[in-house]
Amino acid sequence: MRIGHDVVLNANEQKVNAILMKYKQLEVNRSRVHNGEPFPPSVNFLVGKPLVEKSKVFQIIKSMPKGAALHLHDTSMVDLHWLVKNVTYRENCYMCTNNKYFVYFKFFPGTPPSNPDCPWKSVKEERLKATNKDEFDNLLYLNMTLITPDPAKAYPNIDAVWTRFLQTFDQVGGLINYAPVFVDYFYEALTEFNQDNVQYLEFRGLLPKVYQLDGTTLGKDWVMKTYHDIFVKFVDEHRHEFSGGKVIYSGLRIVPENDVLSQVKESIRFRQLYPDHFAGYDLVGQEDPGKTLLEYLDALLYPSEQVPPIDLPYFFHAGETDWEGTPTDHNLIDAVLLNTSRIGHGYALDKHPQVMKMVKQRNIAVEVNPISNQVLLLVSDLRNHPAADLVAQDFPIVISSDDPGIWGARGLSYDFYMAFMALAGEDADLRLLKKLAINSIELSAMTQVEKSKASNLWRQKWDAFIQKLLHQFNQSGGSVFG
Ligand SMILES: O=c1[nH]cnc2c1ncn2[C@@H]1O[C@H](CO)[C@@H](O)[C@H]1O
Repeated sequence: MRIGHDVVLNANEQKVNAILMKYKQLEVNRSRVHNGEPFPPSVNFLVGKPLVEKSKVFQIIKSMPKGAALHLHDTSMVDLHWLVKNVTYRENCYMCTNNKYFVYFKFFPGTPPSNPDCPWKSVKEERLKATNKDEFDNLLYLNMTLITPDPAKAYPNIDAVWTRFLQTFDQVGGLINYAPVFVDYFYEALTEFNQDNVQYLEFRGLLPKVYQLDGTTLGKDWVMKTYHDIFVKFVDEHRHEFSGGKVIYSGLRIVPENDVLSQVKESIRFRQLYPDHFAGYDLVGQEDPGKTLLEYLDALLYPSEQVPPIDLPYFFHAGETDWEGTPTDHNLIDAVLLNTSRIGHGYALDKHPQVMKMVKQRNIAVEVNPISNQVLLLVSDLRNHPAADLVAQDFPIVISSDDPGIWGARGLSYDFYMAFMALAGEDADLRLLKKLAINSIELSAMTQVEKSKASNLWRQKWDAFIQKLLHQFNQSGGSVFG
């Protein structure tokens, strides 16, 4: 049975459902007729975003309280327009353009050091020289995202898109990893997800080195304390909207095993220091060429082999590949054997029926990121995504947005829309959306007390959402949003 089959809608919810389904059907029909409008989930998001934004279903999903976003990465959570319009306007910001026309940034107190391959120039002066400031800003924006008019041509295969994808992290890194920006960036991330009607979030963080203007750097302890302080401040200021979040420390799956062991030990320490804002450990980076969980086995077993055993939850990325019978999809098996709390992506899961069975039995959440899979795994039509099967079989899945900033998205709504229109059937309705929101809170790393707080908050907002939509519908004489 499909996700949400057990959700019962009250009278008001049924009315809202009827409106929602009317729009869904209209949009599906418009794309179904011969030569009809392009169907957004079958168009790569890098070019299809304007199609999504035209949708009334999308407008409704935007205003819907979506619960928790559980699969995000530290430096790709924020809309890149913010980096351009806010951060690159700050004092001491410099840019350089390499021989392939990619732009990098960094803050310097005075004249920047010489950098022959990519000479530093003041962003302020370059902007003044430009004929049109907005055009200049838009070029900076496009330069840092994966947006391109012809994705298939620009990124002919997965390795090509990953090379470009990792480069964008380096491009934005010089801006984000500057201490004053780092603080504001995280606050902005919480702001954007809150504005998108998300009540809680968990993200993978590399806990990177953060630099100051004098060249000195701040380490992991400063970074964790900063996340903690900003979570506390933001929740304090948005008590009736946002309930909090947690960090999942993540190593890159290319480092030597000894590094993973130190990171595991640091995770144990951070979990003791910040029980409210630290969830556990993961390994990230392109999975196919990366090291396997098995190669890190001794380090990953460290907590459970202590006397008495130490509890360190894992949230492994696993099976983010379109291959089968490779060490990458076998990560799925090891993730489950290592007692992972959730699986990041799990794209190859349907090729492993035994693992699938265990995932369902143990209620291990599968974190599905539809747009990420379109962009980074080259999934051409999301109706053919393997998670359609997980939805049809009521698997514990959650929908997240992975790296929204990098593909020009914002918050969680774009991915929720893709899931609703394509991973779920044409007739899947409000019950599915409601269940996905409930799942996200249930399958988060929150304690029972935190869950009940978050779910109360979500429920209040949900009731208000239903009321508001009905009101708008009645006011407009039977149509939503004019
Ligand atoms: O979809 C993904 N799969 C695996 N790793 C990812 C994905 N998105 C981002 N990162 C990794 O997260 C780091 C930033 O925290 C990036 O360096 C990237 O390697």
